[in-house]
This record gives sequence, C-alpha cells and structure tokens, in this order.
Amino acid sequence: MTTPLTTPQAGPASGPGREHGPAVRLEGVSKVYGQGKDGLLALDEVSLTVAPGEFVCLLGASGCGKSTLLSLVAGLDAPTAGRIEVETGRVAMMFQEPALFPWLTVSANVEMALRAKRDRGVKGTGGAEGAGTRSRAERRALAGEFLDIVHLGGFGGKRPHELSGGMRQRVALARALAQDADVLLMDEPFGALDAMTRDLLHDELERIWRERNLSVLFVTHNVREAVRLGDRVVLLSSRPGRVVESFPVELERPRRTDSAEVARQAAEITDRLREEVLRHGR
Ligand SMILES: Nc1ncnc2c1ncn2[C@@H]1O[C@H](COP(=O)(O)OP(=O)(O)OP(=O)(O)O)[C@@H](O)[C@H]1O
Repeated sequence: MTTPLTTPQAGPASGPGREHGPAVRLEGVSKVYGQGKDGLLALDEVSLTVAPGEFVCLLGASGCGKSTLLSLVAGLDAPTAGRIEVETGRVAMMFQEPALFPWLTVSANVEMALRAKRDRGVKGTGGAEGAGTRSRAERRALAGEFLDIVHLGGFGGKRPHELSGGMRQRVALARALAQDADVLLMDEPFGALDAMTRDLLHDELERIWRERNLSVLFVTHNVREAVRLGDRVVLLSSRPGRVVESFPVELERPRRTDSAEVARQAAEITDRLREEVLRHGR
C-alpha cells in the first residue's frame, strides 16, 4: 500500500553540509529475521546510495532480500545493523498489487493520500501552493491533477474494478505521487502486467521520474526491464543479500526494451546473475 512513510530509524540526512548528499544512503545494513540459531540473515552489510534524481534498479535471485531492503528504506522495518538515511524522509512505495480501496472511487483513492499531507501543491503542474488543511474540494482538484499526470484524467469517478491492471497501477502511481515523495520505492510494480502495458508504463514512469526529478529504487526480476529503466543496475547476491556489482547503464534515453543495445547489456548482467545463482547451488 502506498501510505505516507518516513524512516524514523534514520531521520533526514539533509542539514548543514549534507545538501548535496545522496537521496538514499545505506551503510553496512544487515537484517536478521528471528533470533538465535533460528535467525535468518537476509541482508549482509549492504552499502548502497541513490543520488538525487537517480534511477537505480535492484536485481537478484529470488529471496536475496530485495523486498527486505525496500521495506527498511521505507521505514516499515528496522535494520539489525547499519545505518539508513533518506535525505528528505518523503518516501512512497509501490507494490506489484496496486492495493487500492475497492469501495472508493479512483479519485477518492488518490485523495486518501492527500488527507494527511500538508499542502505543498502539485510539483511541476502549477498547482495551488499554500499550507494548512485542505478542503474536500481542494483535495479532489489536486487528485485530478495527479490523475492527469498519469494520463487518467476523466477516470476519477470510476471504481478500481472498472479499470485494467495497467490503469490500476497508474492510480497507484498517482497515489504515490500525491504523497509528495521525492523518493519512490517500487517493488516489482509492473511484474503482473502484460508486456505491452509494461512498455507503456515504462514510458510513463520515465517521463514522470524526469519531470519531477524523483529518486527511484526499483526492484525487478526482469533484467531487460532494469536496463530499460535504470541509470544503474545493482546486482545483489543470493541470500544473504550483498551488493555484488553495480552496472552503470549509459544507453541513450528513451530506450526500448526490445532494442539490441538493451539486449546486449541485459545479457552481460544476466551472465553475472547466473554465475551468482550457480555459486549458491540454486
Ligand atoms: N518478515 C519476515 N520474517 C522472516 N523471514 C522473512 C521475512 N521477510 C522475508 N523473510 C525472508 O528473508 C529472505 C529475503 O526475503 P525478501 O522477500 O526480501 O527477498 P526478495 O529478494 O524480495 O525475494 P523475491 O525476489 O522472491 O520477491 C527470504 O528468505 C525470506 O523468506
């Protein structure tokens, strides 16, 4: 669910001397589930940064701790060791399932994210600025602006079940944006969609990421998707997750998932991923 999230265990990394630091910084982060001999080491001293405005994709074998890492950055859980800093503390999360409230309209789903938020206007849309509690009419108007951003203007009155899977994920994206987040954490958000819809959403996400200068940490199993979207692809080892290698992706944007260049770099990363999985006998 895209609830407003902060990272209480770390707090904002901004402040004197930190203005140009990374948007997200993990230093020696470990996570153990359970205790004693039954404890399971999910992440082992992971250090990773996401620069402001950077799009980082996380890849790794099943169970290597990708979702764990996102939930730690989101502040949903605390690391066992290490330090996590989020520059602004404004983080939104998106999952494979859009997790919309089925009894609410599309607009009301987005308005939910606005209810608890201080009014900062809609970044980049010329929306109303100001501070304080918003009226219902203001929230509705703002929700409409966010729905316009994801190309769902005119669908605000529908219920989630009246939309396609891709449209529902757009609503989830609008709701995440409505949280006024600077950091978007995405856990296989397009994993359940068909290839064509996924392609369209890649284009949408890339446009919104650029327009709003978001910092994105995007988990996927799909190597081509990672190369299509990422400025950098970070490969995690099989459990316990450690950073194995970071691959900068310097291909010109916009990229196509089916292009030869994307395929070439994806093949290189896949070889490395395969080595890593085989090393662990999976
Ligand atoms: N709340 C929890 N309690 C106990 N163990 C957990 C919990 N959450 C995750 N784990 C375990 O931690 C390890 C990492 O899980 P996680 O879901 O983070 O991996 P993942 O890389 O996201 O997996 P996948 O790619 O299959 O989604 C797994 O072995 C998982 O069973």
